[in-house]
Amino acid sequence: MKPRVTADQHLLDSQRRSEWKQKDAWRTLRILSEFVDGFDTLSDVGSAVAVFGSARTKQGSEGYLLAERVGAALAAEGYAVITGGGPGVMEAANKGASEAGGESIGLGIELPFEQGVNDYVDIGLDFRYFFVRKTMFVKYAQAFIVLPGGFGTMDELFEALTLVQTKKVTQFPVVLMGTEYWGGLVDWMRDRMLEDGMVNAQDIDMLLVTDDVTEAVAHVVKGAAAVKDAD
Ligand SMILES: CC(C)=CCNc1ncnc2c1ncn2[C@@H]1O[C@H](COP(=O)(O)O)[C@@H](O)[C@H]1O
Repeated sequence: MKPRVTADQHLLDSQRRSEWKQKDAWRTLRILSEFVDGFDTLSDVGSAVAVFGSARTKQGSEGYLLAERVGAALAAEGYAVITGGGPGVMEAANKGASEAGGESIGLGIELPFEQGVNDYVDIGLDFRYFFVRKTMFVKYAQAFIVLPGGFGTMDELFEALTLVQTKKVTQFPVVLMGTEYWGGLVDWMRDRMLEDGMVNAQDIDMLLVTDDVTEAVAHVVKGAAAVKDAD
């Protein structure tokens, strides 16, 4: 199948200058409508946690089962689970949440190869623009739980860390699940980023790195309680 040209690709194309004048201004209406749809659909969702991780994690693998357990544990605590709606870790977290009777939400993204949201999404939205979709994750989730993943996962993780660091969001727990996978990155942050003065110790301390689903969810619940106390 030939890859489809996506809306994001058109918008970000730096070659076709002629389109900038004629088409980009109108594209803003489409972008606006994505915000409206997202706000409209998600404004009724209760407390929610976003679960991120690789789109390539195989069904039935250790990582998949871990994400299912995370989804189920969040549902048991009354949290809606928001994912990127795709396969792998996203599907597993949606499955865990949905099968445990929780609210299972998938914010899908238009990609060059057609895919649609996974089968375990109960409330689904499909976005054309990554940046609109990312706003929804941060706005409607009270915390991020991040499982092993690649570039997409890193993007979501570092966006959250930047928003917390710059105080654009406050009291936003970020949990890294998988000490083996994340250990090297966190060590590098301490040994290199921190040593070279690129971040503060508090910036790194905001991360909880664990293998324990119960601890991950307890951390999220504690973060939510802190927000309530501050209100
Ligand atoms: C098999 C494959 C590549 C499917 C792509 N299908 C996808 N569907 C939805 N969200 C995605 C997809 N790929 C990446 N993402 C986004 O990026 C993250 C995963 O990227 P990665 O696999 O770690 O880098 C997810 O949390 C999700 O928000």
